[in-house]
Amino acid sequence: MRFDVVSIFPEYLAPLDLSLIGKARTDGLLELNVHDLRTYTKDRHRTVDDTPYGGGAGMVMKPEPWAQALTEIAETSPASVPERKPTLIVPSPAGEVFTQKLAYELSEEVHLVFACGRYEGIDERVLEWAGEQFTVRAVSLGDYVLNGGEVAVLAMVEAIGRLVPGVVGNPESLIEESHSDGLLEYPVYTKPSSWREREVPEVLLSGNHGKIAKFRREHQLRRTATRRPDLIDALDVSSFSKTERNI
Ligand SMILES: Nc1cc(-c2cccs2)n[nH]1
Repeated sequence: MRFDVVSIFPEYLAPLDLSLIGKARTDGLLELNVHDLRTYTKDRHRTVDDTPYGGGAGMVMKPEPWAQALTEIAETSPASVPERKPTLIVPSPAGEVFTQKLAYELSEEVHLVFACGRYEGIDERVLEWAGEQFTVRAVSLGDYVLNGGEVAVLAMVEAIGRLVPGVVGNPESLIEESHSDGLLEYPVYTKPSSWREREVPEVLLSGNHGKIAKFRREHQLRRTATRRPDLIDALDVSSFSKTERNI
């Protein structure tokens, strides 16, 4: 999979050179190109913003540098073929919420392009214009406001990139994660079995895999019911045992 990111702070994306995503890039499983939006300006001051029509505080990102950058990326896209377009993701507090389900959906794409807005946002006409060459999606990390899209892109590239086959060493570790089955993950423990007078739950030392699975499932349900009751409502409980339904 290929990622392209456009930002006025390209150095913000440097953490994607590290760890799992960095290794996947070295191994050729992922490609990541970061573009400085100012490269696509034409004036001496490399201007990317201006005052908002209609007044109001702050500045708005000018459309033309974005059009120049996105056109160059689309022209080199492996997804720019008949019946297919690269996906342009615009992080925004006004977007659809990014979830594990959306991460899986996007991990199937060939080419994802991210536009990191700053200031009060990008001129809306850019998102309309980009619809010709891209499938455009405004995506929110959650109901809070960041100063720019870069932090959201770091999170999304990691969440999506790790789902690409081969990126995570043991694909089994993707199965029992939070949200993979609609529930939060169960609590985990390691050595020592006794630590500061706190013991690891006995069942986990028993070697009885049936009991261990039951313990873990019950703790997933309990943790989800306590911390994210909203997820419980969305569950299909038809496959739940009587005990599980009463947790
Ligand atoms: N979820 C979310 C996204 C954002 C921003 C994206 C770009 C500027 S601010 N804030 N919160």
